Amino acid sequence: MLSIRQLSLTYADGTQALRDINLQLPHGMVGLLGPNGAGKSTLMRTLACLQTADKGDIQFNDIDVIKQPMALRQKLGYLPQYFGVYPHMSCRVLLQHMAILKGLNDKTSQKHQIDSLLELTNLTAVANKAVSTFSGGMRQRFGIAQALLGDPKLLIMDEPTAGLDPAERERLHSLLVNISQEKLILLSTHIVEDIENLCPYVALINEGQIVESGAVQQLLLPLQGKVWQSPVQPATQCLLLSKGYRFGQPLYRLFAEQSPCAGAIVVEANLQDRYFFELAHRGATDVA
Ligand SMILES: Nc1ncnc2c1ncn2[C@@H]1O[C@H](COP(=O)(O)OP(=O)(O)OP(=O)(O)O)[C@@H](O)[C@H]1O
Repeated sequence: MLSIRQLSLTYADGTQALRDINLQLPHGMVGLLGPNGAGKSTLMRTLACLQTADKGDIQFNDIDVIKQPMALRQKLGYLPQYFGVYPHMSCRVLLQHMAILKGLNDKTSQKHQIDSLLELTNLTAVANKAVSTFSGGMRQRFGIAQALLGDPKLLIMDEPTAGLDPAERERLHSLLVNISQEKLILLSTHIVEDIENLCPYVALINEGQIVESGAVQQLLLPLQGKVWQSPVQPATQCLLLSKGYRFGQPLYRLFAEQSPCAGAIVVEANLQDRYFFELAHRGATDVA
């Protein structure tokens, strides 16, 4: 269990990136969903002890994260949004280098662990190639391999699927599901679909505040039977959740107690509806 209480962080230029964050996160896959600039990376870096909060407490199982950052680091795997690699270092050598930094000094167990992580991330065949020559998907899989060194109990992943093609995204999803046993995996993204596919639990963040959190199914309940899809924007008052397109034709998703216009059909509510519903209530999208 990861418990965050009253966490706040303001950058030197006065940007209030985290405002009184309170969260109780269970084990398994947890999604952190929010628009650009919501504070996802700031929260991730603060949880990973790479930034210091101005105020608040973080507890991971029996570790007081603010007071015992070294104890947390031994249980932590972190995949940052962007990471650089040494230009000529092979995948295996880079993993060896990172294993030493993580304190995995015993050569035999280090080799055993690196071999199994290469296997798990499907990188065995390219273990001797320079990581700088890897494609985006291979690089992300390398990022996961390095994050998994030392068998961390808390895995923090900042936008792990950004820039991946559908096949690589799918591969990454099954990898994450396979490793999610007995770990807390906190995954940040603005791709709602990633969270729907992977996470039973989600926290929605906007402007540095948690606007909603809970089991995904529970969060959708209040919207069921009230989300309508229509090819035209109704003239009556109702909440516009989103305007998308299908085959180049507009498609409106609306929140209304009753049918908002002729031709509107009731559809199953999804996490994207809930996400836009929350943003709309905070004035970030239009109300039709
Ligand atoms: N080093 C910094 N100094 C000042 N402001 C910062 C700094 N880093 C981030 N910010 C600001 O803090 C806020 C939160 O940024 P953050 O990167 O945490 O958001 P995010 O949700 O991860 O965004 P994205 O999805 O675009 O990566 C934004 O307003 C951002 O401009």
